[in-house]
Amino acid sequence: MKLLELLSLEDNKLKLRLMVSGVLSGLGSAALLGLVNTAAQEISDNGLDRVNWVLAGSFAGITLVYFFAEVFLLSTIGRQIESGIDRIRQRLFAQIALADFVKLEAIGQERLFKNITQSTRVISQNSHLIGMCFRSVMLLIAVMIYVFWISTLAFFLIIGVIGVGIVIYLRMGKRLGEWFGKLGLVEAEMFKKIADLFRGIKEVRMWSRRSDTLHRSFEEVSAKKAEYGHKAHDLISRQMIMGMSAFYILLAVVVFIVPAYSGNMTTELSKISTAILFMIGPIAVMVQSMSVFAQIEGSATRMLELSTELSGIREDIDEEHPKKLPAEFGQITFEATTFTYPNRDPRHGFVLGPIDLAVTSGELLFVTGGNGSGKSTLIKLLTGLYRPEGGKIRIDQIELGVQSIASYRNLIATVFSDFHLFADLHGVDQIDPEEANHWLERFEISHVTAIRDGRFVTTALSSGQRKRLGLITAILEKRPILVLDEWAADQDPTFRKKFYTDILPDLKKRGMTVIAVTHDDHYFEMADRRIHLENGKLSEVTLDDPRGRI
Ligand SMILES: Nc1ncnc2c1ncn2[C@@H]1O[C@H](COP(=O)(O)OP(=O)(O)OP(=O)(O)O)[C@@H](O)[C@H]1O
Repeated sequence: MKLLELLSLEDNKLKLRLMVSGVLSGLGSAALLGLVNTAAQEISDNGLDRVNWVLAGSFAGITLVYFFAEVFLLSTIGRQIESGIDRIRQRLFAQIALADFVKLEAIGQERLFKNITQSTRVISQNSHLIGMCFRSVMLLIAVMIYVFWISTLAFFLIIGVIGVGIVIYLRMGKRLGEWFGKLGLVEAEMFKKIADLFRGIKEVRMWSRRSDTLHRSFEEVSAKKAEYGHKAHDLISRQMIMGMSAFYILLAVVVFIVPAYSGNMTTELSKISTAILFMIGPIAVMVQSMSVFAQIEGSATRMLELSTELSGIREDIDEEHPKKLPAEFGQITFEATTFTYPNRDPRHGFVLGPIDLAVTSGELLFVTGGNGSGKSTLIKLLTGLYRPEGGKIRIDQIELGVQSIASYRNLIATVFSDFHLFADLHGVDQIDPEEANHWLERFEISHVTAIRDGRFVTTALSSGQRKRLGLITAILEKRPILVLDEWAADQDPTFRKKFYTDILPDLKKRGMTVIAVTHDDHYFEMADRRIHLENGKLSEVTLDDPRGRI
């Protein structure tokens, strides 16, 4: 069971304590039942003329034992589940952070997000049922031992009825699992449509035909979800009704069949009937939990499968023997470096390289090329996010590999074209307020935001302004290399000019090595050098070369 694996109850002492409290809780319930029956018999035999303090005291004592055992059992199971979920959530988080970037891109954000949030929620929300179910099993076992002690025939008849009930129940459960599987798929499809609506709300508003088609496709998938949902819930209801009917059959078996074959056993009959009535609660809990278990088990399976998948694509990094690279370097060199996307349809193959390139410390290098020529791919190789398929990348004499890649990445600050702006300046320990203000003013956004307590006061800004904050963050990180991918694409002409003629030369003057992907042919002359890509092939061009210009 994946759920048990998730809980990873390695601590034998804890397992033992859980078993003991489960047994105490079950035995306690059965003992209470026995006491009730004994008291009832006494009253029927002797009449009620005085309080039987021994029985009443035992009842109170056993209730206390039962109470504490039950509290310990349920709260420990709840805590184990929460800490199990916490463990897997943290593991998934760390595994995502450490996974091979290109393979992680292939898994896709939605599945990762769904597993970290939705799947953990399904388990967490129903954790009380898991504990209740365990406790109900214990109680049923204890009550059945009690029944066995009163009448062997009744015991075997009840076992028979429960056995048949379980077989039917499990068969129904299998069908239910299939329907939940279908439901999960159709739900994922429906979430995609809703995400399309949220992310593409402007485009949807702007064209009624697009809106209609999206609406229709949503209606279809939503209706399908309703149908599958109804089917699944119908099966759940039938399962529950079947479970409760089996319970009534139990009563009937005891009331009608046991006396026919056991002679005069009126008192035993009433004791067994009470025992069966005692079982109604635990049986109801178990019936209810079974369908929830299918969902919990599904969520646990998905999370553990994802975790195994992520551990299989963990980036090859030697964390035990890392090679620390100095901040000063002479050159980064590509030697016959190639890269292809692993998930790429071979019919539309794209190969970057072989690339031979040397980037010298302190230079301002522009990368140009048409759409799809491979600029962003080159940038991801240069930043160490992608690892070369063939050839080498060196920093001075050190070839980038498992020991040096992490340290190499630490040298490079980036603003990618699809960058993410963190409100917190993670990793920037001490921010000099004067320096921060200098850059905010220089980037002409000091009137809309500020840096306070290590974070931007607001990031709810225009896309061009957010890009400016992205670059300020990169500058404040104080790393020797800065890589920008089409940074100026959404800047207004005035600021664009400032960026190319003032900010970039200033960063270079401060000793930074700047590598910038750009389409802005007006400013190509500002670079020290320009390299140009065409269909994955790189050539060094002069600054006034017509390639890459209109
Ligand atoms: N994650 C990916 N999986 C598979 N193929 C990809 C992926 N990302 C990019 N490609 C392909 O690699 C090629 C180069 O893409 P790249 O993003 O490097 O181009 P680019 O020069 O940066 O283009 P643009 O100027 O449009 O940003 C393209 O054919 C693109 O379709």
